[in-house]
Amino acid sequence: MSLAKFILASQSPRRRELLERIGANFDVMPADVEEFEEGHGDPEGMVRHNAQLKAAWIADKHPQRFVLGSDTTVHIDGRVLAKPEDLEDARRMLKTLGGRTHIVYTGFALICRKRGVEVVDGARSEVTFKPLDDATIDAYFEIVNPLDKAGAYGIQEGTELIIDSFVGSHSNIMGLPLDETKALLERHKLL
Ligand SMILES: Cc1cn([C@H]2C[C@H](O)[C@@H](COP(=O)(O)OP(=O)(O)OP(=O)(O)O)O2)c(=O)[nH]c1=O
Repeated sequence: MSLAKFILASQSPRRRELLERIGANFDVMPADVEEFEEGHGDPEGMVRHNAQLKAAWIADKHPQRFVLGSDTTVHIDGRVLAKPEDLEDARRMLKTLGGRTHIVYTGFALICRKRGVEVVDGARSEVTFKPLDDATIDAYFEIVNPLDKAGAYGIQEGTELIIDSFVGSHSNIMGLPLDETKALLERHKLL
């Protein structure tokens, strides 16, 4: 078995799954940071900042290792939809998103203190929802847990119930833009 080449600073099972798809060999250590979520006029800057915070928190504890951090938010009407507080909040979010197009930003950061590497980047996708009534939202909640997902949905689950179409990277909407991340990991010989 080969040794892990970097640390994924995330608790997200989706990010783990995405990285496994490109054959990455990594350890997982979730970062315990205070993320910026609301009242931010620049959502793309916000996710980049949060990704940097997560990677830096682990990198400071493991200065020899490369660390990858990431952050995803949903943006609509000048507002950020982070993870819902409860099912009522999740329902309100899906009603806001229903029948309309919103933006998903993911920021990602790769840091290695020993090598002096700190790269922060991001990707943007657009998702258009089908119109959603209460019965459809109930059916969606039967099959998907919305509480651990930005915007209260996952593009990877129950897709046909809620998603009409999307533009951009599917993996970016799930939590980590794979093409960009793969190129970055290859550049640093981490794949
Ligand atoms: C929009 C969308 C988000 N999500 C998920 C990805 C992220 O896990 C989550 C956004 O929250 P994040 O704060 O980006 O990530 P996290 O708290 O789950 O993990 P960590 O901070 O430890 O890295 O929403 C989906 O799974 N599918 C989607 O379509």
